[in-house]
Amino acid sequence: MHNVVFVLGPPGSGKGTICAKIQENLGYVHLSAGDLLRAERQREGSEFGALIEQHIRNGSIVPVEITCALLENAMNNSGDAKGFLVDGFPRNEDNLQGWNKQMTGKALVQFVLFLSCPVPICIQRCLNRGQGRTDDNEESLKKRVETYNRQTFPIIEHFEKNGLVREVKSERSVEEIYADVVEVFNQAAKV
Ligand SMILES: Nc1ncnc2c1ncn2[C@@H]1O[C@H](COP(=O)(O)OP(=O)(O)OP(=O)(O)O)[C@@H](O)[C@H]1O
Ligand SMILES: Nc1ccn([C@H]2C[C@H](O)[C@@H](COP(=O)(O)O)O2)c(=O)n1
Ligand SMILES: [Mg+2]
Repeated sequence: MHNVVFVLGPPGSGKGTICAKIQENLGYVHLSAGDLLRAERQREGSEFGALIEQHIRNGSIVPVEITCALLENAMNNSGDAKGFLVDGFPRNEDNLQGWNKQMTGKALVQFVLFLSCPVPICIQRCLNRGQGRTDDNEESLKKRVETYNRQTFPIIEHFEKNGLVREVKSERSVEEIYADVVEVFNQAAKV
């Protein structure tokens, strides 16, 4: 059984940055759904490359069968891990239903780490990211934020109702955020 922490928050809220620190220090393996999709888009012979690129540019969500298969493969191919940080997933109802269908009995969701941050700050961070992402432009960001508000936030609310959400405010320095995140993981380890 894989232990899983879902990591959610608006685009640019710092999910990847904080996951890298958790992976470095706390023995969890970081799996970014977006990174896995970008790698699949680049993979020679992939039948999904064009579809993935279309969704990434539109800020819409790739069908769960593709994303969940990439996540499950990555988990199965990782060595020993305390657990997995599943970053940027589940992003909508299709992701959630597909995960439940495919991963029930194979993965245990410990909690959901929610990095909350005002959208204008998130947008500015993405525009300054400088990684050459095809979706870090004003037009794609508008759509990504709309997708987050309409489709992802209701998923966070769903987990909140089940008592699974641990919110950490991410409009702060990485050090301050990470200190609170460590506290969340320490509390989770006690139960
Ligand atoms: N606390 C912070 N303060 C200032 N800048 C930050 C902070 N956290 C991350 N950043 C910067 O903001 C940008 C976005 O961060 P990151 O890639 O971690 O966000 P993300 O939530 O994974 O975004 P996405 O959903 O688009 O993948 C990066 O350039 C990163 O260096
Ligand atoms: N569950 C997911 C995660 C990501 N995507 C696609 C659409 C996103 O806009 C893009 C980038 O993700 P990020 O790196 O910002 O987390 O990847 C998706 O379709 N489904
Ligand atoms: Mg990211």
